Amino acid sequence: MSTMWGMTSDIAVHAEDLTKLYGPRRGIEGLTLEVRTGEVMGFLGPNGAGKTTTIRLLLDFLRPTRGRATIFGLDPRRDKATLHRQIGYLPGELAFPGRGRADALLRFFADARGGVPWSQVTELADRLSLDLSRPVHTMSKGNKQKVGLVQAFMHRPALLVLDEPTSGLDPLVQQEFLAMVHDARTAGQTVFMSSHVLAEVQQSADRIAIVRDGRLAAVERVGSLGRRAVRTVEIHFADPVDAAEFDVLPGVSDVTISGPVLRCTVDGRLDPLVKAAARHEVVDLLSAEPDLEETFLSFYYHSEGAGDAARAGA
Ligand SMILES: Nc1ncnc2c1ncn2[C@@H]1O[C@H](COP(=O)(O)OP(=O)(O)OP(=O)(O)O)[C@@H](O)[C@H]1O
Repeated sequence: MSTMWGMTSDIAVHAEDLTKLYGPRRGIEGLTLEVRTGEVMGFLGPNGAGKTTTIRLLLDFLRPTRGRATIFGLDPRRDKATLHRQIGYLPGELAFPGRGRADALLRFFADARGGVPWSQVTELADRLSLDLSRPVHTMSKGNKQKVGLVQAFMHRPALLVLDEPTSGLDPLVQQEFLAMVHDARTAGQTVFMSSHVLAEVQQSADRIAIVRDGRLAAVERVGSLGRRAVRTVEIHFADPVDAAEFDVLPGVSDVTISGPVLRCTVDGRLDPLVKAAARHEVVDLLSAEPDLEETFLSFYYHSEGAGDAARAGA
């Protein structure tokens, strides 16, 4: 529960059957989802999956065809004024007006939010290596994105809604952004951020919701995805081994042998493979870092009923 901002709901975002149809086209359909207060939720899906549509519905920039959403238990339309200062929003498509400098634009946002201490703005600008003296219209896409991030974070809102926040940022700045998300979470803020790259939210999200073709495909804790980690393993033996001995092991698949080297994929525990390998002389063993994307695909596309379990709200 968040009381720091006067928000007392355990649920920061609640969507119930949220649907937006664009004529015969589906923006998002039947989305039922909860983001708990204080968690970081990654909202993932390929381009065109419905992420931006969902975010715009949640913030009442779009009206749903059916269904509803609440933010901290409040109605985004009726309670717009109350919610305004509690939400930091980074749009997917940034368009800043005028030809002014970044600091002038951010002062405008600070005033619009009832006065934000300027030190909070400069601190964020420093973290992101953003030069506030530059006119925004002359900035690169990445620097404009930094201005967008500063305006979203500057008033330390209870809820951050970020549409593709790392778009255009170089890897170092991306890391700093993820550190900002981590700090926000530590401070009790809730973060809902979209991305089309799973690895990007792996470090910072508590849970991940996946949309495909305008529908929610899964909601999963990042930790439980990790426990089902799929690894590629390579074992170098002193002498050639027989594939038949290994491809029967639980969780082991795609076994290939080339001379004394065995390569395979392991879904879950490494123990059966390690014990079987130990019957031979092992020269070397390499296990590749589990990749969340691979894990996810394995979890949802090869595992029966996983989608149902996820929809039940993992
Ligand atoms: N104003 C609109 N009119 C008609 N169709 C739209 C409109 N906005 C979005 N769509 C369609 O709705 C679907 C979902 O789009 P949306 O922008 O929400 O996806 P997204 O997941 O945010 O993708 P991206 O990462 O490419 O922004 C797409 O098929 C898109 O073409």
